[in-house]
Amino acid sequence: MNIKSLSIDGLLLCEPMRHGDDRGWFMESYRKDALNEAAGRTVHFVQDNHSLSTAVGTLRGLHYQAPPCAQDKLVRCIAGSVLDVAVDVRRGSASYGQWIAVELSAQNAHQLFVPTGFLHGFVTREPNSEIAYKVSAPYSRDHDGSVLWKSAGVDWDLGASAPILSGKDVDAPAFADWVSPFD
Ligand SMILES: Cc1cn([C@H]2C[C@H](O)[C@@H](COP(=O)(O)OP(=O)(O)O[C@H]3O[C@@H](C)C(=O)[C@@H](O)[C@H]3O)O2)c(=O)[nH]c1=O
Repeated sequence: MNIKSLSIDGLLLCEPMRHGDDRGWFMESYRKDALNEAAGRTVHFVQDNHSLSTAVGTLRGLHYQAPPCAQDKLVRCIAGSVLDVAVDVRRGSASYGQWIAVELSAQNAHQLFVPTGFLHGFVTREPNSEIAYKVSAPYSRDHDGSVLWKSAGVDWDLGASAPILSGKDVDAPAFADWVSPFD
């Protein structure tokens, strides 16, 4: 497992090593010890999530759970491919409002570690893309939040196409009107 820091402090890209043979391949998809060492702290995952998005251009985001239910996330794509996005919303952060986007695909097996204090979202680039991710706090409907996908300056690489969104994400507040709950 190769884990490298990205340009925004706290974000990590995990690149599992695949061992190929005549049968196919094997990889370690999660190493608690390696992730904790790279993160510089202990991350306690308590829930695994898995979603399927059937159409290309399905966009889920930009999401967060507010404290005290904030979630670290370790995100991977297990079918198809997505552009995965994280936006720094840690108040007082030197990189507040900055974002990164990485391609996660079943083929590249890369994983994005998104710590608490970031908005997270993705847009699918292939039909029937599936995302699997670990989170460090259980789902709480009362702490679940969304910020309007197009209001934070993220380049979703959508061209002229409009994304497919949930009702919650269509109605989400704009970044400029939203107050981050992350100190
Ligand atoms: C996230 C979540 C949703 N649900 C339910 C609520 C709702 O009825 C249904 C669909 O929920 P959503 O529309 O919020 O699903 P989705 O838009 O896929 O939300 C996810 O998006 C990505 C980008 C994230 O980062 C995740 O943390 C999460 O917010 O599933 C759970 O039961 N547990 C959960 O952990």
